[in-house]
Amino acid sequence: MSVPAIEFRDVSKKFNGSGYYAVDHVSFSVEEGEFITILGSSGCGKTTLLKMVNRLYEPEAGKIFLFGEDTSGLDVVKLRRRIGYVIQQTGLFPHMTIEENVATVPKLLKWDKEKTKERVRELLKMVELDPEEFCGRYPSQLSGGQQQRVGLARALAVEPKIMLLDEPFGAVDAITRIGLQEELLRLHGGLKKTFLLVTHDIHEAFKLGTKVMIMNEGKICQFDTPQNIIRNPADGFTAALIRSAREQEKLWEGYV
Ligand SMILES: Nc1ncnc2c1ncn2[C@@H]1O[C@H](COP(=O)(O)OP(=O)(O)OP(=O)(O)O)[C@@H](O)[C@H]1O
Repeated sequence: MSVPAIEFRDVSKKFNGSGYYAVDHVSFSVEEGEFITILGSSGCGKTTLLKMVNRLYEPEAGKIFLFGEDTSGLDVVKLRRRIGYVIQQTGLFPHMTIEENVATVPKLLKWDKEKTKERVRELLKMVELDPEEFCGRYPSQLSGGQQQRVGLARALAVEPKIMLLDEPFGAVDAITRIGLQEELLRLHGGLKKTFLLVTHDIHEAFKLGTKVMIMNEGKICQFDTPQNIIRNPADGFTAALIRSAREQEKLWEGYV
């Protein structure tokens, strides 16, 4: 078997002054090209787990490997440039145009100006924004969904092998969200990258994930394909999640 893209070995994180583990002795591995969705109740440790991959948080115990390399020994700035990171608040720089925002990392890497310009245009087209229309605008002149697309384009700029996405579509309406989900599936399929996406939305998790990670109280309850989880929930928490999604579906049945 090939080296996993991401591997956690007995990783724990406890914040200063806290009496419990935000992430509690977690081990798993992710093969290259998988689209992992992470689902769980509020405060169960999803964001903390994600932020340990690019070392925004350091684990208290355990080891994290990316393509077989122990991340604790790597230069943190170089590590982060190799990993795409998309968050709900987009993190776009308000005083920079869309073109400048997407070009942030290529500029840091001192790419040639023409190459950067071309790449920015290609990326904006990839996320279905017309470069002619959007390059010169500022983030505040874009809708929430368009800003999310720019955030995605920026994260993809230097072709990271790993993409971390933390509730990227949390702040957009349901229709825009479905459009962005389709976009993400298309990008993932075409790019063969490894995606790790945190969500609160069970439908999003099961629709997008090649595997779904269910978390509760800092631990992984189940990590498997959507089909296997639906057919064989590993514990009461996972079974309750599936039941709640089915209950929501029932709401519509009376109206069709
Ligand atoms: N910087 C921090 N300092 C102290 N405690 C923190 C910090 N960040 C998170 N925590 C705590 O760690 C636990 C896990 O938080 P985390 O943000 O990882 O959860 P989450 O599953 O992403 O939650 P949500 O779905 O609500 O965003 C929570 O109890 C939270 O209060």
